[in-house]
Amino acid sequence: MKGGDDSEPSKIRPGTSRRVLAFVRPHRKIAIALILVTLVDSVVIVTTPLLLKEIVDSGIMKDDARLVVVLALLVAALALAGSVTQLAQSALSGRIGQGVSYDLRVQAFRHVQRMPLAFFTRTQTGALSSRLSTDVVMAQQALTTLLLSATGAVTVVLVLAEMFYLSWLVSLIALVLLPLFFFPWLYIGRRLQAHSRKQMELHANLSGTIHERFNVQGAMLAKLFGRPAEELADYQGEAERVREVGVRLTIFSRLAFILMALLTALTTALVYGVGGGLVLDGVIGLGTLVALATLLGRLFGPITQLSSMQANALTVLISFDRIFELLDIKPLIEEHPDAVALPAPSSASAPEIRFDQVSFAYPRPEEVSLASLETHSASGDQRSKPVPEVLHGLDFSVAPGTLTALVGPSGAGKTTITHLVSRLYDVTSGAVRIDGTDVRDLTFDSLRATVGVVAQDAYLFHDTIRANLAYARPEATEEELIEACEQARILDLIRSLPDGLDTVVGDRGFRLSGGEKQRLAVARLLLKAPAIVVLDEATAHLDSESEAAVQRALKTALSNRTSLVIAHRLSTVREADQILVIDDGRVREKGTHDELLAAGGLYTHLHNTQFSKSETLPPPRGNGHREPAPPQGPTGPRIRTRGGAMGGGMGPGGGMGGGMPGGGMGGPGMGGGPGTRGPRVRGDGSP
Ligand SMILES: Nc1ncnc2c1ncn2[C@@H]1O[C@H](COP(=O)(O)OP(=O)(O)OP(=O)(O)O)[C@@H](O)[C@H]1O
Repeated sequence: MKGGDDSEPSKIRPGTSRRVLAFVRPHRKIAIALILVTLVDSVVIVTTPLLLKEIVDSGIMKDDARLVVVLALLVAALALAGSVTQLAQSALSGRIGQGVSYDLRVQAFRHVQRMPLAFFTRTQTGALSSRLSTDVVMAQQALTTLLLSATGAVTVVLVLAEMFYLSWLVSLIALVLLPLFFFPWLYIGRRLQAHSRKQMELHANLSGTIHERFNVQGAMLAKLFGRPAEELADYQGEAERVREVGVRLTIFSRLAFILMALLTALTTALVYGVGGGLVLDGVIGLGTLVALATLLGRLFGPITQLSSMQANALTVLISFDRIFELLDIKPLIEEHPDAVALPAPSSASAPEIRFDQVSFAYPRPEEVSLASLETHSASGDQRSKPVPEVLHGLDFSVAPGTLTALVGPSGAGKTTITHLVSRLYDVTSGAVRIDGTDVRDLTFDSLRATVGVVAQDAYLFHDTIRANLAYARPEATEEELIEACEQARILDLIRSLPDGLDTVVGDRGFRLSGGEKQRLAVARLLLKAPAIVVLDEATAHLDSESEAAVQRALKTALSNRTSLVIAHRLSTVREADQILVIDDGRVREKGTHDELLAAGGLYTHLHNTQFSKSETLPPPRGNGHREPAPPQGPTGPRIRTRGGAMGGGMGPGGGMGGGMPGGGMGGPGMGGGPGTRGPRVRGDGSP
């Protein structure tokens, strides 16, 4: 539930200050403007008491009413100028702070975008979002305050210089009380820093909990398995800590202000007490006393800021360092500098996929993520421990335009194999090639355009159906969107919605069923029109009606494409040009359904335990489009399933063909029956 942030030690790595300066450097022109404005402001601050002195000494004492009015007007003008310079100071320091935080934010976002999937599988979203938001805000706030404190130093120096110039004796007396207050200030400043940092962390934890528990899946899990009373108690505990820290923060901020006001009042009393005597003795003039008292009022504010400068500087360094830590994780999967683009997919030729002696081990945690971003991170030793290989020396091809089905026990490595084609992970040894080119030598854009993936549980953004579809191809026209939806057998449903394509879907929008979501994902895939389709078939959560609709949608999607499908249905394996039986990261058997069944090996076992349980597709109805009855084609051996007898090839009502003209899952080379399939690949373990 909590990120590792709480326990994060506040050590700053060497070189951090240099890197922070590199972020400030692009804003140096604004920094110069800030220094100039500060100088003007300081001049205003020190000039005003001098004018007051003249009003008293040369105006009031010498009965010069005109001088009094002129000088008073001048004081008013300076007050106005002072307001403008102070506003400018805040605007300029804010611009630098916000500018730096903008750069930091954008750089961090770009970096996280480049992270491999492995990073996201390990990282807790709440911790990452806190790193990208809370730490950036913290860095910006501390930097802005630091800049303002630094400008305050100029004021302090000028005010003190003027005070000593006016009366060194009164100035010394005025500063007598300062040490008494300085240390409490220092303490309060540090507490304020620590508490505000703690408050941000606690807020991040609270929002992480809310994010995790109150998204749709989390809420459902909590309802089904959760212990509401205990969870509420946990949450109350965290909220209590937020409350306590918040109260302390309020008290310490007020205390800092009260201390400053008290010091100013006490010092003013002291200055008037001692200075008044000096005036009576004729050592200093009355005007000088008034000027000194006025200067005092401008002295302690900047001194308070200066006292928190060190703590601010530390916060800047810590916050930046936490973001730098994220920026320093090297993206494991990067585009090769000499990467080439695959030719744009043409309808005439689909590419070949080849696995060349591929072995693979998932990356070690330390290679892909930060312990502090993981929910329950392993110890340092475990993070660097080598992880066991999950795929061993895979060697197979998927011929152009054919369908290869991956079957095998749970945990055998099927999903991992599909991840390697789209470079969600890179092989440990060997190579995955598309039309002979190693996928690691392809540009990301071209690989993305070539390989389309439909996951089992299709993810939709909380946005309109139109936006979700256009994500695959933003330039798609309305006609293309409609055509894709029609081919994916989802158009009727979309038309039945009140806002049609503009209906908002996703977690907080219109709830689509599992089958509807997959058909929408298929429509997204069709818009993208990739030459290779990687598909994880939806499993049992589809009812037979939506399953039929999904199957027909997929049939269109896979047609004329090279496809690698994690098969969960008998209909798919029966129609596959090649079945790879994966077991313990190896290809145990390879061949067609009939060949493998005849061999009586692992496939036969799987068939009897898994696939023969899958239902025969019912005839289409509901939202799906009714297809004309297929021609009677040649049929293979008949297999009895729970759904009854089905044609071995593409017989009526049987398998994937489900009544499609020409039968078959794909287009040419995949339909019909024996003799019309694409090339077969036979290899190790084949019967
Ligand atoms: N991100 C990961 N990090 C480390 N190991 C992983 C990761 N994902 C999967 N594995 C491991 O790799 C092996 C293969 O998993 P994979 O998901 O590819 O199997 P599968 O055949 O698709 O299983 P299923 O049919 O249950 O989905 C398993 O032992 C699994 O525990």
